[in-house]
Formats: sequence, C-alpha cells, structure tokens
Amino acid sequence: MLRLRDVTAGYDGSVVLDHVYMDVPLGRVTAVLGRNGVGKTTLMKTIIGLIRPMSGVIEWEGEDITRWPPERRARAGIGYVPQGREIFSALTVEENILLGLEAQAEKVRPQPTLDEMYALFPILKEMRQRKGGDLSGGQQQQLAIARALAGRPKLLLLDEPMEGIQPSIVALIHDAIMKIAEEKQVGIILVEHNVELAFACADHFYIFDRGAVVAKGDVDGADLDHIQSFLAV
Ligand SMILES: Nc1ncnc2c1ncn2[C@@H]1O[C@H](COP(=O)(O)OP(=O)(O)OP(=O)(O)O)[C@@H](O)[C@H]1O
Repeated sequence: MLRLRDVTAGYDGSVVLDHVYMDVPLGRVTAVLGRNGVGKTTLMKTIIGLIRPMSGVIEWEGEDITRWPPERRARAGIGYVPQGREIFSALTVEENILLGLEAQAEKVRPQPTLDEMYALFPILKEMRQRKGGDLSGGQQQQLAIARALAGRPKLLLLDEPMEGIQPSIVALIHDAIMKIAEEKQVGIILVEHNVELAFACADHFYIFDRGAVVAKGDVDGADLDHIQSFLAV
C-alpha cells in the first residue's frame, strides 16, 4: 500500500499539490483524474521522488519514504511510465525489455521472463527484432509498459498511457493493465483525463482540481455526472 498523508508539493516555493491524502492498494487500479494542469504529473513525480514535498508524509509498505531518493524508491518496487512513453528508439524491442529486466527492483521478487512480457503483449513478440523507434504509438506504449514491468515493480505509475492511441489498441492496453493488477498483484496508478477510459479498467478513483483531491471513491456506483462536473473544461 502506498499512502500520502497531507502532502503539499510544488516547484520553487509555489504550491501545486495541496494537502493531498491518498491510499493506493496493491492488486487494484487506482485512477487519477483531472483537467490539464491540475497537478497529476506533479503527483507522479512526488511519488517517485523527483519532487520533495514541502510537507506531509509518503509511506510505502509501512515505511516512511518521504526523504528517499528516486533510485531507492525504484529498488523498493515503485515503477513509472512517464507521459510520452520513453523507450530506447535505436534499440530493438527485445533489447528494450532486456534492459528493463536488468534494472529490476530488489531480487526478493522472482525474476520475470521475456515470455511473460510477450504473453501480456503478443505484438511485442512479433516485433521483437524491430527498433523501438519504428513501432506505432500504441506499440511503443505497450513496450514502455513491458519494460517497466520487467523491473518487477509492486506499484506501477502510468501517466496517460492511452493518449493519442487508436481505440483497438486502447482495449488491449486496458486488458493488460487489469491483468497486471489482478494476476501479478501490482498496484497501478492510472493517470487519465478521460473518465470513460479510466473507469473501463479502474477499481477506485481520485479526482484532482487545482492540486487538491475534490472527489474519490469506488468506480462501481460512482456518480458520473458529479465527476464530469470536475472534468468539463
Ligand atoms: N517544472 C516546473 N516548474 C514550475 N511549474 C511547473 C513545472 N511543471 C509543472 N508546473 C506547473 O504545475 C502545474 C501542474 O502541472 P502538471 O504537469 O502536474 O499538471 P497535469 O495535471 O499533469 O497536466 P497535464 O494533464 O496537462 O499533463 C501547472 O500549473 C504547471 O504549469
């Protein structure tokens, strides 16, 4: 479980995240929703340790990690796929995944295999000798997720993975996200600004507005009109 307790964070003294409380369980998909610029990426950077909170506490599996540097958080099992899917374009698909395997978090978790990644994303097996940069946007997104997953995270942060991706591939990525949570018991934070896309695979949600949590709850039974009122531009 990842917990944020009264976390305030931002840039050079200007507050972006405003007294945020969040609980993110393992084995579930937690959606983080909000309009552009409300602080979703800042939240991701604060969780992975690129931004130090001005106040508040971040707990991971019962430990206070607020002052831990990013590498230590990654070793402890917190993985991140940034917006814009950063992969190595000059390396092949297989080399990209192998790099992820090498970067794997603490050895206490069983070593994942290439076959596991290919089972989740079959297109990557077909494309394994192609250069990452030659893949389509949707294929690159699958590769970015596979690479992060190869590091065997217990928590995986996905920043707008469906952005600019064609609908047929969106469904594939949804399925993979749900499988990763259920079968591998990984906690997933899914950043999204489209509520339908997020709710198609999330269990819980948090809505942000101007850096603060303005609504949260279970996806089942959520009041969509109320939620949309925070997301309408
Ligand atoms: N490096 C930075 N220095 C100063 N301010 C920043 C920096 N990065 C982001 N901000 C500001 O922080 C606020 C939140 O930005 P953030 O990128 O976290 O929002 P977001 O919800 O992820 O937006 P989007 O959906 O457009 O990606 C914005 O006002 C933005 O201008």
